[in-house]
Amino acid sequence: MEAKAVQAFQFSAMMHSTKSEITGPNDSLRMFGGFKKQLFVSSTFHSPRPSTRLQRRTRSLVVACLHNNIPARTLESETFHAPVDEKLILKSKSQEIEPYLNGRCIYLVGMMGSGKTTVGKILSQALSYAFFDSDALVEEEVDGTSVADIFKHYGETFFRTKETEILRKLSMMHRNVISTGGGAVVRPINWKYMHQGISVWLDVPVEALAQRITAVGTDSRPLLNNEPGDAYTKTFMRLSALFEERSEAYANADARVSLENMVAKLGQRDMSDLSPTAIAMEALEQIKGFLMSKDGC
Ligand SMILES: Nc1ncnc2c1ncn2[C@@H]1O[C@H](COP(=O)(O)OP(=O)(O)O)[C@@H](O)[C@H]1O
Ligand SMILES: O=C(O)C1=C[C@@H](OP(=O)(O)O)[C@@H](O)[C@H](O)C1
Repeated sequence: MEAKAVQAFQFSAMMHSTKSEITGPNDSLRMFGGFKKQLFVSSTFHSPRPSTRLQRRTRSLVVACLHNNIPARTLESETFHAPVDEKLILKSKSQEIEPYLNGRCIYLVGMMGSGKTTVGKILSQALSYAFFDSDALVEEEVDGTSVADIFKHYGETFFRTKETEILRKLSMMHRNVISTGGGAVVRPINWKYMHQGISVWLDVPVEALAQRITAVGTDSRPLLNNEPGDAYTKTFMRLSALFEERSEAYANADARVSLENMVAKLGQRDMSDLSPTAIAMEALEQIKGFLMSKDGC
């Protein structure tokens, strides 16, 4: 069975289960039929359905890259290959921290293009957690309709209601890394759900976001699609306005990964030198800091 289909099946099984079935940190493992399947879910998957976001983004990315000669660094998540030693360090850091998580889910929050999906998949693999993308789960809920089409045909409020419902259901699970939609932070009710786990804000400067998103195209991101002007400028302007509105809400997260701080700390020249694996390691470092301050471990 395709991994995406397994993921959809497992989530819908969870959707139809009652709350009383979910009682302890290992329940999502039990529900998901064991460890092997969970690793399978965590691994990169390709959807059998051509309308899903990942495939659309990958396809438009390949076209955009061919067109604009974009460096490989900006390629879609599954094309990042971390050096073996970087992967080993991440694995060992994950093993150090995982017992202290106690099965709590990790919610990645941040602006569109901040790397929640890319980093989330890497983090889930390192922790042997399952990975869920809340946008993809909303799409599944609406019969495979893309986020862009949900916005177009049903409106943003409909999408936000579905998103909240997905977060509510995920909040009853354990051992998941969840990539949330960029706007999930604006509804206080969503924080009630996300605070069941540990939330991490991927804080990426708007210039870098605009570069990444321009490279892959804005088709799958409806909130960026109505402005006139050249692709980079309109994306930058819209993202700047959204960030202005949302920065306080992102700051509700338990931990923050600042790419600017990472560049300074690691003595890198450029933000584009920070690999998703290095960012996943920093996320674990910040989670550790949060756990130490909160749980005193
Ligand atoms: N560390 C990184 N360096 C360069 N490009 C990245 C990095 N992380 C993600 N990207 C690229 O940015 C785009 C958006 O990433 P994605 O993970 O989909 O973000 P989000 O889920 O937050 O919207 C993708 O094309 C991805 O390949
Ligand atoms: O910022 C936002 O409001 C949105 C971000 C998108 O998710 P990503 O952050 O995964 O692109 C998606 O949920 C929808 O297009 C709205």
